[in-house]
Amino acid sequence: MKSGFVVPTDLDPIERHPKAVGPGERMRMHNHMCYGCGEDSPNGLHLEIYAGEGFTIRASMEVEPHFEGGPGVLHGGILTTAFDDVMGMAPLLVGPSAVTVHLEVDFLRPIPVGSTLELSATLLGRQRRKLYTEGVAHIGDPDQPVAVAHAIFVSINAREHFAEHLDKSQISDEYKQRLSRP
Ligand SMILES: CCCCC/C=C\C/C=C\C/C=C\C/C=C\CCCC(=O)SCCNC(=O)CCNC(=O)[C@H](O)C(C)(C)COP(=O)(O)OP(=O)(O)OC[C@H]1O[C@@H](n2cnc3c(N)ncnc32)[C@H](O)[C@@H]1OP(=O)(O)O
Repeated sequence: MKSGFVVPTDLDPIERHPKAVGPGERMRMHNHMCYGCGEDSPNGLHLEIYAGEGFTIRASMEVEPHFEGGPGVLHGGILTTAFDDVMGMAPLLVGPSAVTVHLEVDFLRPIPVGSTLELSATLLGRQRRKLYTEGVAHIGDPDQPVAVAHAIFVSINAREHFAEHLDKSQISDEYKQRLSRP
């Protein structure tokens, strides 16, 4: 079984892609219907995600009442979704799209409804197609994280990877048009 998060010691060198979004700029939406960051997703988290310095990403999320899991606190699955999306942007700083193959979260403190969650992600390294990332969340004091996540993404050729599923997209016509362009 493939699982666990261990950053290999024999990493490939990484450098910021010349076409990557600059530090402080908003990351381009990979899909405007994405549940995490799509601005047109009807029920999504609508995360606004920004590139940071080096190999970092950041985003803020208001913990809305309908994100409740335990009484008065954020649902762990919602937090995991937010981590997935924010951390999933880190590979785009160095190259093509990548999809999650492994994601683990340490929940350190309850996160009250009404708080503002600050999320950050760092690309730790790459080995072949695998990109190793770390995510951290806090609610005001960066020295007191409320959750930490680790994930592995694998780079893909997006056109090929999603080809057989595009018909099921809420915006399949838009994708078909995009794909018909050379
Ligand atoms: C048409 C236009 C489309 C436009 C859309 C544009 C972009 C969208 C794309 C990405 C989005 C970008 C940013 C988004 C930000 C956040 C979004 C959230 C991201 C997600 O929410 S995404 C959904 C969940 N995600 C999946 O739906 C993946 C399902 N999966 C697969 O589709 C296959 O799994 C695949 C293709 C990934 C790999 O398959 P494969 O056959 O190509 O390659 P292979 O299996 O050889 O793996 C290669 C190396 O990864 C290692 N490896 C594999 N699995 C591992 C594991 N679990 N743990 C540790 N290592 C693992 C192997 O051990 C090997 O390592 P090594 O190099 O050492 O041999």
